[in-house]
Amino acid sequence: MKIYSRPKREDWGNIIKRPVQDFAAIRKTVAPILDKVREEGDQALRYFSQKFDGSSPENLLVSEAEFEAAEKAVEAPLREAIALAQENIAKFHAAQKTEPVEIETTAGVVCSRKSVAIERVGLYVPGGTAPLFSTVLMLAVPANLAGCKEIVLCTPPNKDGEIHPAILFAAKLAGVKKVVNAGGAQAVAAMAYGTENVPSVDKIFGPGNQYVTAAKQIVSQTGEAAIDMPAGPSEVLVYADETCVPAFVAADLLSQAEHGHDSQVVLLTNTEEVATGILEETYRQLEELPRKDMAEGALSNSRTVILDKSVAMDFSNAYAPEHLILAVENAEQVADQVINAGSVFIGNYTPESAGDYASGTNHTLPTNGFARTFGGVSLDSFVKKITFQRISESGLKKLGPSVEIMAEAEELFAHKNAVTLRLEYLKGKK
Ligand SMILES: NC(=O)c1ccc[n+]([C@@H]2O[C@H](COP(=O)([O-])OP(=O)(O)OC[C@H]3O[C@@H](n4cnc5c(N)ncnc54)[C@H](O)[C@@H]3O)[C@@H](O)[C@H]2O)c1
Ligand SMILES: N[C@H](CO)Cc1c[nH]c[nH+]1
Ligand SMILES: [Zn+2]
Repeated sequence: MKIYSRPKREDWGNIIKRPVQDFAAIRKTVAPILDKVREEGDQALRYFSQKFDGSSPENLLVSEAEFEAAEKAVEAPLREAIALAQENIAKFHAAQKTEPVEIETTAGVVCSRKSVAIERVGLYVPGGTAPLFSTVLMLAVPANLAGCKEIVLCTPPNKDGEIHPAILFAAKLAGVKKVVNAGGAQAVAAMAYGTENVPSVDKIFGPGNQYVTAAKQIVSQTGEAAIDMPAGPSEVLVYADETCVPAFVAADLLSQAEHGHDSQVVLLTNTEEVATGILEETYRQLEELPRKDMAEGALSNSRTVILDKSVAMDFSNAYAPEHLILAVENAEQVADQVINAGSVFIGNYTPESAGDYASGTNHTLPTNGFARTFGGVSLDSFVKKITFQRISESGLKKLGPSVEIMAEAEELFAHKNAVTLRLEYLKGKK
């Protein structure tokens, strides 16, 4: 882990750069995959599953018998844990309903806003290096709460051509009926363009590796499907001071490092002593990890930054982490200084893993600095907010003259006329 001791502000730009490959290079790999799926449909899905996942499932759509077998294959403690997570995610997302919004802006002029579900949505659940069944809940629970009519879920098969039973169990629990046994950029293409077995959707959601994320960005650029946000390789910034527990911080850093070689973690502290204690503990814990090679790869991309407390949060906001853990004195007050972050974990007893699985917040979050402009997935991600207005005769008499003046000033006389005609008609009615 590279250490930067009290770097000058003008050098922060280099430190906050992620270790991701440049988009142009990934695009070169991904664009032909998208084209082949567009031209050849399911045949291309099978071809790329064989190429990248080492298996090509005969049936792309999961059958009822497979759902039932999966349910039996998941042990009771895991079923119960998934059910608790689903409950908390549903509670938090249901609380995000903001309607009704209705206000009379001028007497007789009533404006309102209504959330209407996006009809057809595609959910991507990663499965390349780990079967992320928790992601099923993070996407399917809000999709159902929002009222999306058609939900399709894609996830890559393992080497035997199968989907992990917990993914199918979570999908069934969260009310998803159409699960497609295909992942990667090819699955994103299938959801954007449609194939024989995969219906095209209006919006694609979910995290994934650099290929999945690039595929989402490309299909959204061509306007064929909207996307939630770029949610690529996981990352965390832990801001820790003398009040932290070094072993907790080390575990938190490793929890995101173990997602993959291309993940990045950042330790931000105020003194060299705190940094040394945490780093020693991190490398000690690393030795015991089953996914040591993944975490080791990520740590080689990672950074330790030592800065005075007076500027530490400026650095965190410049980095805009997917996850921000505050293991510092007065963490609540420090949290008030957050401007850019996907999700924030406050205090020594709030591990980031809790948000990954079961606290209730959504773990589908912007990475690579996109937290400067995007929030994570929420109930809002699955709806369009449509506005309505209703103007009475007396309302138009009050508001109309202002509209006429403004339309004339913009030299848009048909606009003006749409009001003038009505006002004249009302005069005639008297
Ligand atoms: N930001 C978030 O909200 C969030 C949440 C969960 C997970 N994640 C991230 O999601 C990622 C999951 O990645 P994953 O790899 O485990 O699963 P994945 O399902 O995203 O990707 C696996 C697929 O990538 C494709 N692929 C593999 N090698 C390829 C190549 N050389 N060329 C083209 N395609 C290729 C294959 O089709 C494979 O099925 C991790 O980076 C993890 O950190 C992010
Ligand atoms: N940390 C990931 C988001 O970056 C989500 C996740 C799922 N399972 C474990 N972690
Ligand atoms: Zn995680």
